[in-house]
Amino acid sequence: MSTEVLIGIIVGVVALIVLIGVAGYLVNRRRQISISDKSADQMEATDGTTREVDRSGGYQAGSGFNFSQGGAGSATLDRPEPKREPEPKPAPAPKPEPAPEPERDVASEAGESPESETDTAVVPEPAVEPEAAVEPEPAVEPEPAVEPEPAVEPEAAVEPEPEPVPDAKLDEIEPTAGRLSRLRSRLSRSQGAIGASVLGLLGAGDLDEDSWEEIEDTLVMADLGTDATGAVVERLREELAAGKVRTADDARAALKRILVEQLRPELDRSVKALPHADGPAVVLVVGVNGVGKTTTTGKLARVLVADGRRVTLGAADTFRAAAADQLQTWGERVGAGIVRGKESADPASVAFDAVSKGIDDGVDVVLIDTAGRLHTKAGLMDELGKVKRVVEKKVPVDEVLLVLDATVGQNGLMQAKVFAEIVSLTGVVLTKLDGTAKGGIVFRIQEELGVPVKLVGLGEGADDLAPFEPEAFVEALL
Ligand SMILES: Nc1nc2c(ncn2[C@@H]2O[C@H](COP(=O)(O)OP(=O)(O)OP(=O)(O)O)[C@@H](O)[C@H]2O)c(=O)[nH]1
Repeated sequence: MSTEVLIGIIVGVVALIVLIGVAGYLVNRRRQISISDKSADQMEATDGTTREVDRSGGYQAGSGFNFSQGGAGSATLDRPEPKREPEPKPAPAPKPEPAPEPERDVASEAGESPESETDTAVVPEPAVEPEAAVEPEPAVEPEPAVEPEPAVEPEAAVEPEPEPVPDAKLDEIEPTAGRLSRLRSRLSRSQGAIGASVLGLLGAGDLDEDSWEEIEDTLVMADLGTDATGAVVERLREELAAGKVRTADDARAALKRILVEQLRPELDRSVKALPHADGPAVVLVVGVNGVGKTTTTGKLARVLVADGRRVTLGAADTFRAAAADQLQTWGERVGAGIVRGKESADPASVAFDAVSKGIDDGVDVVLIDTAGRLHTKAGLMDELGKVKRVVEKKVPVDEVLLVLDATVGQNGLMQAKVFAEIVSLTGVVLTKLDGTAKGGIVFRIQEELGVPVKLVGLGEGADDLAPFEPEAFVEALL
């Protein structure tokens, strides 16, 4: 074979490879949903221009979720970049001695020897898609306002990072906006109760006392609780007495307005998951066994990553071995790193290591899944308090989300009260709303706990998590 022919073949093969690469890249980009808020994905460069910063490993989606920052810190996207080494200085100014090693505190609180700290393992974030190449060069990052985390921050508690899994396939995500509207069909069993019954009675014109009682019963049956029911009926009576309800449409509008008011739409339902200038946001996910904590943590990570955030998961549910596996699978699917402990490892130690890792990696948020606790077991509940205290040695906990199963009704409220005594709750995630005819539990939870329902679980699917919006919720109920 002549040299020309050989060269011709090589050139042809190279051209084919380039063509396949470009085509694959374009197809991959087209598959992704990208309707996210650009401002969150742009970063001010030192030259004053803005450039895209893909913090999600090419995994994007719009956000119907509202994330905000907890505490008094100031969230900035130009804080020190992940894993940035301190500037090499020829003659560094003497630095104050670092604080005592935090792990020791954890170990002593846990009553464990320091050796037990090796119980946690860091699972690397899955390899990212080609877009990862747009990550900014550390050298052009704006100078951080604060010193990077001291290099003395101990890594002893984590095992050496295993090699990243090559070509890990990240999930795609459904658009997050408008998810609550899907609740309408899922809550169809409730619609019969509140919608048909109450509206039927109201639309019938003048109501006698029996009819009012029937309305009350219907609302109580839908788990609204006596207080909320009393308030709703009183307001309805006022509207009817004032002659404001003449048609079925008037009745619907009045009932909707009153129910929405009762849900206190003014409450801040944003999830405090935006980073601080000096560290990640920390979200603790708590609740009793089987309510959906791990699933909710995974779903939330998915939404955050899709919103352009870098996430570390802490599998502090060391009580149930499968929970860490479950969370790890979520992490791999969405591109979030995970720190997990061995079975029966101290949950506080795992949580601490997860936060330490999150700080070292410069992630935006650390989500910590805790073990399901039987609320009657005081020792186990104390352990949860310890998880929070230990994490707070590193950074404040911004959000403590109590996960409640909507299908358990009254019992869920009792659980909630016990949790509220141990850790101050900042929000509620109400799961399994798809499986209950009693959507009215939302009213009681807010009323009795004084904290807003922030998120709702609408099914077992990865995208079946929605922000709670009073209007859309009531619309779905009626
Ligand atoms: N239908 C429905 N099922 C859900 C929802 N959220 C979670 N689940 C299911 O509830 C079951 C328990 O969920 P987990 O996330 O394992 O619960 P957990 O609270 O972490 O449980 P423990 O680890 O035992 O404490 C799983 O089968 C989930 O798929 C939801 O919104 N709707």
